[in-house]
Order: sequence, then C-alpha cells, then structure tokens
Amino acid sequence: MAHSQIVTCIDELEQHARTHLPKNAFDYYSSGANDQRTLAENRAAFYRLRFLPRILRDVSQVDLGVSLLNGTQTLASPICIAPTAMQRMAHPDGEIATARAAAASESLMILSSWSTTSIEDVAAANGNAGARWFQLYVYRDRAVTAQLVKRAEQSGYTALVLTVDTPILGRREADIRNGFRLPPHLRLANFSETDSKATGVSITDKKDSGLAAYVAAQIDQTLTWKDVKWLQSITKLPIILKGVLSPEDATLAVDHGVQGILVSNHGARQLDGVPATIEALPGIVAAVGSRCDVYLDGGVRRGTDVLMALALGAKAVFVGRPVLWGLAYKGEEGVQIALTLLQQELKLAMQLAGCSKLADLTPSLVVSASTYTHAKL
Ligand SMILES: Cc1cc2nc3c(=O)[nH]c(=O)nc-3n(C[C@H](O)[C@H](O)[C@H](O)COP(=O)(O)O)c2cc1C
Ligand SMILES: CCCCCCC(=O)C(=O)O
Repeated sequence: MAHSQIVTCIDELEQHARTHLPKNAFDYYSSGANDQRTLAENRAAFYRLRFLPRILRDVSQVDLGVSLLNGTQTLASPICIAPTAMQRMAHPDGEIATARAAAASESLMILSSWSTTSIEDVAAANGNAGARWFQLYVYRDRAVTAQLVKRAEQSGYTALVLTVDTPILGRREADIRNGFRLPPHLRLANFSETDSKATGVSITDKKDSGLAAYVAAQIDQTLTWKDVKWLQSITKLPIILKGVLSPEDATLAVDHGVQGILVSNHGARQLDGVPATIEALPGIVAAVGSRCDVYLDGGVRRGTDVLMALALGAKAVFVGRPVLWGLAYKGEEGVQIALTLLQQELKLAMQLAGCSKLADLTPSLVVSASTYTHAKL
C-alpha cells in the first residue's frame, strides 16, 4: 500500500507493516504462542457470531460516549489502546506518537511498563486532557515496581493495569528463530541500565529469545492474590486486572476489590489453546455482574467486533496490534487512522443494528451462528 492510498481497514495497515518493518520487529509484534491456535481463534470466534439487528429505530444521531470506573473516566468512544511493549521498533516516535494520537482521538491509552519512552515523556505527549492508565509487571525486586507506581501517579496516570497472565513468557517461535532482541539504539526507558542488568541478563543478549531470558530473570513468578493486596497497599489508584479468562478468577478479583477486569489472552501470546476472548467474555460478565467494569481485548479488527463485545457486556474494548500497524504506517497519523477507522465502523454498525447509544446494546443483538442455524433447521 502506497502512502498516498486511502486506508480502508485495519488489515491493510497490517499488510503495510508486514512489508515495511524489519522482520525481527514484525514477527515480534504479530506472533502468537506455539501453534498460534488461539491467535487464529481470537479472530475466528467473532466470525462465528451473528447480529440480529433491530429495525425502525431512529438512528440519525449516534452517541459513542462512555464512562468507565464509576464515571471517573469519560471517553468519546469505547475503543481504547492496549499496552504493547517497545513501540519505537514500529516508528521512531513510538509511544509519543501513540500518546498524541490517543489524545487527539479522545481515546484512552494504557502505557506498557516495557515502553521505549519513559512514563514522564509519554504523559507530557498525552497532555492534561489525555486519558492514560499505566500497565504493571511485578518484578522480583518489589522496589522496582513500587517505583514505577510512584512515577505513574506523579505523571497523571489515573489507573493501574496489573497484567496477571505473564509469570513467564509464552513460547513465541518466531522470536526464538530470530533470536529476538531490542535493537541496540533502543532501551526499556522506564528502567535504569542497572535495573535491567541486575541479574546479569539483558534484553539485548544475543542468545535464544533475549526477551524470554530477561523475563525469566526479572519477573516474579510467585505472584498470588496477596500481591493484589500489596499493590492496593501502596497506591490509591484504581486497579484493573489484565489477563482474566476464568469466571472463578473474575469473582476472586471482585472479592479482592479490583475496579476493573480486562478479559484478555495477551493477544494469544501466552498459553496457546485458551479460548478466544469473545468466547470467555459472557461467563465473566455473568460472574461479575455490575460489581466492576469488564473490558475485552484480543483480535478486535473491525467496528463490528467492537459492537459484538459491547453487546455481550464489555464496557470498553482495547486494541493492541492495530495501533502498532498504524504506527508503522505513519506514526501519530497512522495511529489516528486506525482509531478513526474503528470508531467510524462502530458508528455505522450501530446504525445498521438499530442502536443509537451504547445503552441500547444488549446480548440479544448477538447470536451464535451454530445456535441460530440449528434453530432454523
Ligand atoms: C507486540 C505486543 C506487545 C505487548 N506488550 C504487552 C505489555 O507490555 N504488557 C501487557 O500487559 N500486554 C502486552 N501485550 C498484550 C496486549 O496488551 C493485548 O492484550 C493484545 O495485544 C490484544 O490483542 P490484539 O493485539 O489482537 O488487539 C502485547 C501484545 C503485543 C502484540
Ligand atoms: C513480563 C513479560 C514481559 C513481556 C513484555 C512484552 C509483552 O507483554 C509481550 O507480549 O511481548
């Protein structure tokens, strides 16, 4: 796709990234774990759902506005940016471009703790009006995590997103083949060289997947529910658990006082064989009820996917790779293109489904293709 051409969908941005990014970077961004079964399922599961649109409803005005976390976070649309590490591999402006595009689109950005731009610089680019949350991994050395929390609070991030599906890195075979490592001109900007070398393993080491080795050395595999309490003890910010797939865990999360649950399989990069997130969503919504917000990420590439997730009970959806593909296409402008495409597609899908506001979306709008087919036979 030439830069002068009109981009009509997220898949075109991905095609562009495939042919323009260095292989090391594209493979890292696009890969799922093992046989990538869940990666395929994250898309396929949306294809197994059908809409039952309603008719003769006034859809001349559509309001995509939403408020999250008990009304404390108001957004122009429920389409938000998932945390993805190392965005400067996609474009020299990396997370700065994402933060600016998020603010311009009145979207919410979650910054990865493994960003190639610092917490403070991203906050400055996102600005006073920007909506930003900060994603956390818990390090063996708790002081490292506590320091990140403090910096996020001081820089105006309004929630913490604790990723709980990554005690160790999933098996990403392309990264192993490529000996994936962060290019030498980039660094994990939130950590000092001393922090990242503390255990003698650097993300730039030239063996195996440098990333997997670094994670094994740094990340605390002993994490349990007591550590959620620990996090609550060091911050007043709302906490969202990212990486929940089981209704039992969703119930435990609410019992532990979290304010949000992000139904996620980490973009199918961790345990291969887990369900698509759109399949896991209804069970979690049923378990949690209205006790906290439920969000979804994974395989969202169309406004129709967003509509399905919202109808099935997600309060907002997050996109990971689409933002990276936008970045690779044209930096800040590319991310805006990705967000705008999804917002426009959502608006159109809502109109065609007979819905003018998010409160109109109910599970009855979506049926399983197999159930519907059998019912008709
Ligand atoms: C390249 C890449 C890097 C990621 N980095 C992080 C990260 O640093 N922290 C995190 O919690 N999730 C991370 N994720 C997972 C995303 O937040 C999100 O769950 C996933 O990308 C959603 O699926 P999608 O890419 O199909 O939209 C990463 C995903 C990708 C693809
Ligand atoms: C503790 C795991 C760090 C992984 C960093 C980036 C990431 O999440 C990914 O999927 O890659």
